[in-house]
Amino acid sequence: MLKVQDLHKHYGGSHILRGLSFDLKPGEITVVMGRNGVGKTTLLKSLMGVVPVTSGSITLAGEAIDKLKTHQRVRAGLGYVPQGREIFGRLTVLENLQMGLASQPAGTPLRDELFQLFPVLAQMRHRRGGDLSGGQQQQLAIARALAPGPKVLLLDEPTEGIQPNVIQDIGRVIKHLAHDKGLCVVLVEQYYDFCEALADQYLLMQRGEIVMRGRGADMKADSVRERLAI
Ligand SMILES: Nc1ncnc2c1ncn2[C@@H]1O[C@H](COP(=O)(O)OP(=O)(O)OP(=O)(O)O)[C@@H](O)[C@H]1O
Repeated sequence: MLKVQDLHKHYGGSHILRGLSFDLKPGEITVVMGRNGVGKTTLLKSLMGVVPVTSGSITLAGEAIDKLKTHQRVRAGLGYVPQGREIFGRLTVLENLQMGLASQPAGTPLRDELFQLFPVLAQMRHRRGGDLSGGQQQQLAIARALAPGPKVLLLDEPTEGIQPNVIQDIGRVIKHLAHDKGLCVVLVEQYYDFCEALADQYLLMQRGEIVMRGRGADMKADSVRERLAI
């Protein structure tokens, strides 16, 4: 579904992504782990076209997308939940969700499914984004990314700064989206237990490279937690 080959990214003279390659399947959750600064956020921004890459190819369902602009990648089927959520604090919940449809033809309606996934957003639909709790804002950011009906969902640290009960709700939704709805989910995370609970597949990064990969069920046997601490 999402295939990346030999992806390189520099920021000025710093070589941040060093030849990443992977091929992700629909219906699977792939967690991308690694310590601060290894390039996880840069990887997601590169996939979305938020930053230009140096070289490498990115294909989505067989179509090259690396020359497309970000909004065109959204139209092609990528959904992105950025680190820190980046919701619009002065807009209402409903207006934030409608922003998620900006790449779609005018008049495209919001699907009820978004409110079924996150009932709290239905209750709060007329509240300003800035008045929501961190967990509610995270749910809003995920729902906004889902609004155009993506095939691939990229999530950057969705548990950051969120209380445990909301983390569980978000975990359930992510599993449902992948395992019942067939989305290809890429989850960048620092919270190991959340990764282990959700991963069908894992990628472990160090200094811009994937140094280990395997099935989620093998994360314990592969000592991934210990490797993250090194
Ligand atoms: N716009 C930028 N200009 C220059 N260097 C950058 C820029 N953005 C990130 N970097 C550097 O690239 C490296 C990778 O950063 P990145 O944010 O991708 O890491 P990360 O693994 O997501 O870390 P974190 O878990 O802290 O978010 C870091 O050394 C960072 O300082």
